Amino acid sequence: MTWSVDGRTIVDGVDCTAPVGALTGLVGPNGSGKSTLLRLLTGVLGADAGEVGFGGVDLLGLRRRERARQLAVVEQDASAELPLTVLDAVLLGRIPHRSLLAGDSATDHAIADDALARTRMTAFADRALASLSGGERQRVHMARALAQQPRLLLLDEPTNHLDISAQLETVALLRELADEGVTVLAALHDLTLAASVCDHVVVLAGGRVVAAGPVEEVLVPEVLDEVYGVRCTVLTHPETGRPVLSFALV
Ligand SMILES: Nc1ncnc2c1ncn2[C@@H]1O[C@H](COP(=O)(O)OP(=O)(O)OP(=O)(O)O)[C@@H](O)[C@H]1O
Repeated sequence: MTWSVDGRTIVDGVDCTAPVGALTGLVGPNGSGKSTLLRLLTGVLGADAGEVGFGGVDLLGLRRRERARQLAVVEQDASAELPLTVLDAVLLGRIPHRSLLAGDSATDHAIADDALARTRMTAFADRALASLSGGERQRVHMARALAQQPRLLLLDEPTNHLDISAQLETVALLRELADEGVTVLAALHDLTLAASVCDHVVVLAGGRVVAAGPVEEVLVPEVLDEVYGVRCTVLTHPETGRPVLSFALV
């Protein structure tokens, strides 16, 4: 995948894999190209070159509606200005699955209710979207993506705006979705959170992949010190056995 603007190559020949049914973290310093890459993968931005293979088809070659049955996106700071209730916003996720003129069916409502429950937003169903806090909105965008019942879920900083318990709930939900077979790719700033929950990590720097693979092989001092210019120490969590990262300035 390659994309340039104003003579500058922002995403530079990125070739990476998100294993099916796994939770893959996309990490990298500010400006390394994470959001741009996600926008290229979803087709919001047209790549200069590249394709996105999923289930044996080129996702970007599919019609928009067909693609939306496979792929859901949770954008960073997605707009919440539409005059919709929370439930209406979540029901938008059902559009790719129903015929063009049909209204919401009982099944659509059941799926939307389930998505609201999984994101702990049931009590907000009738609230105006525009009246929500940043963290509540973030959960609604997640619920809308869940209602879409995607096979591939792309998220840009899904824990932005969330307090620590909401962050943990969100990554636990991503973990659950991956365990249910959804392929999840999430851009994450918090490397400690990524280390605690991801199966696989792709590290971007300067628009290129500098490391990719299982979390224990990639989130290591040799990679992180170089990419972020810090001194990283990796410990092992006494209960989970997962890596715990600690950082210091060099
Ligand atoms: N339309 C554009 N025009 C000019 N520069 C752009 C454009 N889109 C992105 N960039 C630049 O490309 C680089 C990568 O941006 P991107 O938002 O993808 O980074 P990121 O890794 O998501 O950063 P962050 O962690 O800060 O969110 C940045 O330097 C950004 O300024």
